Amino acid sequence: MRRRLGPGFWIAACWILLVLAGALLADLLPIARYDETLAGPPRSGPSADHPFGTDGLGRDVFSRVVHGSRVSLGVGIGAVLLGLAIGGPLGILAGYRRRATDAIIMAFNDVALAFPSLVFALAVVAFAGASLRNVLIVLGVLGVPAWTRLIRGATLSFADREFVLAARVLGVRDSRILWREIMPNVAVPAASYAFIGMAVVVVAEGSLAFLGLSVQAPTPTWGGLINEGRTLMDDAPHVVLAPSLVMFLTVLSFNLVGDRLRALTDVRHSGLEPVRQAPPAAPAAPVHAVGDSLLQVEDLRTHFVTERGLVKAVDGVSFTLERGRTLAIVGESGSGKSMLIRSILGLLPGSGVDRSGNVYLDGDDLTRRTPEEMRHILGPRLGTVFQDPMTALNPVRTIGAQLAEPLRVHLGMNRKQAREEAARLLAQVGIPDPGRMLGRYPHQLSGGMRQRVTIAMALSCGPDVLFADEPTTALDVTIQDQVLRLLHRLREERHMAVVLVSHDLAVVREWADEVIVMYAGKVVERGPTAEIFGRTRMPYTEALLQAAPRLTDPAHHRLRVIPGRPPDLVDLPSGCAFQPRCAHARDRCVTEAPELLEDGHLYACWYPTGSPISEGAESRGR
Ligand SMILES: Nc1ncnc2c1ncn2[C@@H]1O[C@H](COP(=O)(O)OP(=O)(O)OP(=O)(O)O)[C@@H](O)[C@H]1O
Repeated sequence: MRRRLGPGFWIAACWILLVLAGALLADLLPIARYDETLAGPPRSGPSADHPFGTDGLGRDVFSRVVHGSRVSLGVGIGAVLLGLAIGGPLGILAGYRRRATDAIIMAFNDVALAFPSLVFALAVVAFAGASLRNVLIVLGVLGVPAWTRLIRGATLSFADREFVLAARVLGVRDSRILWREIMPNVAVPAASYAFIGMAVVVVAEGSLAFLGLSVQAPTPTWGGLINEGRTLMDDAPHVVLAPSLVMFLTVLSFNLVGDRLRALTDVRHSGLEPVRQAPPAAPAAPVHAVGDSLLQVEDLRTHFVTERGLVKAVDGVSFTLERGRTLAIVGESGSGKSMLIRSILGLLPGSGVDRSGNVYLDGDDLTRRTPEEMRHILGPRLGTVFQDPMTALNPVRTIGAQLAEPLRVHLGMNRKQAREEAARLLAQVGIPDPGRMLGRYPHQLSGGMRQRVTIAMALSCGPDVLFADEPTTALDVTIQDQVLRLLHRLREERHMAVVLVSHDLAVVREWADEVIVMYAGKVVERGPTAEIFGRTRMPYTEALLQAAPRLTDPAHHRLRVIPGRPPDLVDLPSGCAFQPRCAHARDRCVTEAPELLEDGHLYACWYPTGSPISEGAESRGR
């Protein structure tokens, strides 16, 4: 951190502290009084007694500059705090609530931003009277639109991050998410802007003082001192130069500190949509009588209403999953894998999305649960591990604080118990020296360690089903294997079920018991792993297998690519969605969409591939 901020930051921070100390201790310093005339010969240059010289009345310029800093810094700090106090909550509200709240707040804000602020300040101060209070209020209120915009932007970007989604998945309340997850992150850009805002206010106050519209004489202000010295520019330039230089250095320092702090906020974004569940109309679900599966998904559909048309991201997906089993979901990018998981968990945007179908957890229909009820299910019963552990963890909270959160919220543990349990969980996921690890921040851990932490978080309340959305994609190959082994071991120990989304068919083959192959939001092949890999029926699955590299492939072996591009979900081809890319397609595939047929396992194809895909190079080279 010290190195990242650079020496310029520290010099600037020291200067600000020096000016601040001068302002606070001005009356105690062994210097002449700022209003003492003839403290020295008028218009004399810098000397040992008067380091900045004297002005036209023989007053000590150094003392006047030091006392002037009280007004400049006082107005700077006061106006920034006032702007933040009003603009901060408005920005958080707009960024977190979004939609109508955001539109209304930002419409007013944009109008306010379009106002020529300094002219407005001049007019108000001229009308209401030039006093410290009026200047502070006017400059503070004028800063509100910029604060609102900044805090809204920061809130929006952090509300999109996976650690916020992870907190929702753990069933944490909105107010707590705002307070614990978003506010600490927004604090860094806010602190950065506070310094830049102070620079702006100091200049604005200086301008008003120069025009005689700030605090009135005899109280000195930097702008006022520059104004007074104007007439002495020819024979006593130090009277203008001294306050100008101090003001310049202070404004420069504020900007420098603000700018370096801003660099600290340069964090990666996950690209995940913010999620908010609209309250379902139906009352709490009765227990489902049919089927005893742990997780049963029936005809689940998630459709987005977009400007281009209806996007059927998940279109009639059904499956069941038992305890102690791992179900893998595979398919090309955009086939609906992640959306299927989010749809099951009920973590979808509140507007423009239509979810139908049923998700039964031990017979209890989750689609009929209110968001409040889901909070008690997410975390304790359904855990989630995301792709990138860096974005799934809050960068400004310690590992211990993040692990303790679900334990305190859901299991009602006190601070000490939660800490002990957090250490136990870390040990369980194979983290050495868990006690020390609790006090660390995510950036102090390696990628593999971070993913172990997110797994520990997902497991903290003992879920029945663990959803792992590409849990190893962001990790290097050796760590991938360790993490998958860990998931497998934990599944066995805890007798839970795992839903694993993966692009990597070798991983699926090794770790999954059952496989779902998705294409354009639909399940196109489903069955036990051995069946799917050994007796592939759907040409799309076959193409996926042939496109996957294997360690046994000879050197310079050419991988097959799947011809064409994934379909546009708004404008799907007629009949089978895969037919434009399928080598086996015939007329019927264009006119009639195939249903899932059963032959050992389920597949949706009129002309399935008959021969098994062997592991050998000959069959893969066909
Ligand atoms: N908010 C949204 N509005 C409209 N369409 C969306 C929205 N969110 C996702 N989609 C669409 O849903 C489809 C499925 O997305 P999803 O993220 O589930 O794909 P995926 O199979 O997980 O891909 P990847 O492997 O790249 O993560 C995509 O085509 C995407 O364009």
